[in-house]
Amino acid sequence: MDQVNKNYGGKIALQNVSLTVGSGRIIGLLGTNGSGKSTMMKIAAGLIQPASGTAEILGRPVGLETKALVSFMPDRPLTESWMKVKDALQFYEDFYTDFDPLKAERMLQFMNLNLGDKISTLSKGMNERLQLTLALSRNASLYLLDEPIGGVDPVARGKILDAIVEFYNEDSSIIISTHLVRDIERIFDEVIFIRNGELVLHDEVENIRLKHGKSIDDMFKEVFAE
Ligand SMILES: Nc1ncnc2c1ncn2[C@@H]1O[C@H](COP(=O)(O)OP(=O)(O)OP(=O)(O)O)[C@@H](O)[C@H]1O
Repeated sequence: MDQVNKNYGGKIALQNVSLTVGSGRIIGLLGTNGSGKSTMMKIAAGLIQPASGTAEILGRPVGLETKALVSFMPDRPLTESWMKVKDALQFYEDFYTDFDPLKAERMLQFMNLNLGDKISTLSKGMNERLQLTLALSRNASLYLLDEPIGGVDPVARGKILDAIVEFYNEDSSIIISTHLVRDIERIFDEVIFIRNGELVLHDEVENIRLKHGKSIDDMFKEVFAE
């Protein structure tokens, strides 16, 4: 992403954001409400256009060609409420040539979901588990997970994080947006802090811990103190 700007009407959502993400990394995209995390993900997923600047995936400009490389889990479900879990899987299989049905079934088991469950009756946390299963069952190069465990109870969070680490394809990268920093920081290789649409920090987790002698959560609280 190079010099990306985005505004909604008069409201600035991203300001001159430039960053590069390598492969095989799990990256935390951290910021408070309204800081621009979803906007950044939607630009990388090709769902919205920047006002200026460029975004590329594997050297190709974001567009039709890169949509096949990116698996996006939005913060609101993409599935229809009439569907059962098995319909959602079928929908993804029909739509994405890189969808791996065997992986999806293994993940469903891990997540305690059943093929016959009706999506409209799933709790928020169970719905997130389903969306995560769908997103990670594609063999993509870049996974964008927007607040993947916000609705999952604290007891199950650890298990879901283990699923992310276990089921993602290690040649790919995952960007996870969240403000549940303490719960998730153990799986991050790098973190990006974004505040009021501006990138304020992008570094390896190890470097931050060494340089500042703090956990990412403490660093986050310090940077975002109001
Ligand atoms: N469709 C839209 N129309 C107008 N303003 C928008 C729209 N989408 C986002 N914004 C504004 O752009 C800014 C960035 O929003 P964005 O959703 O990217 O933040 P976020 O970091 O993902 O927030 P959250 O953690 O609350 O989900 C916010 O000020 C928001 O109000």
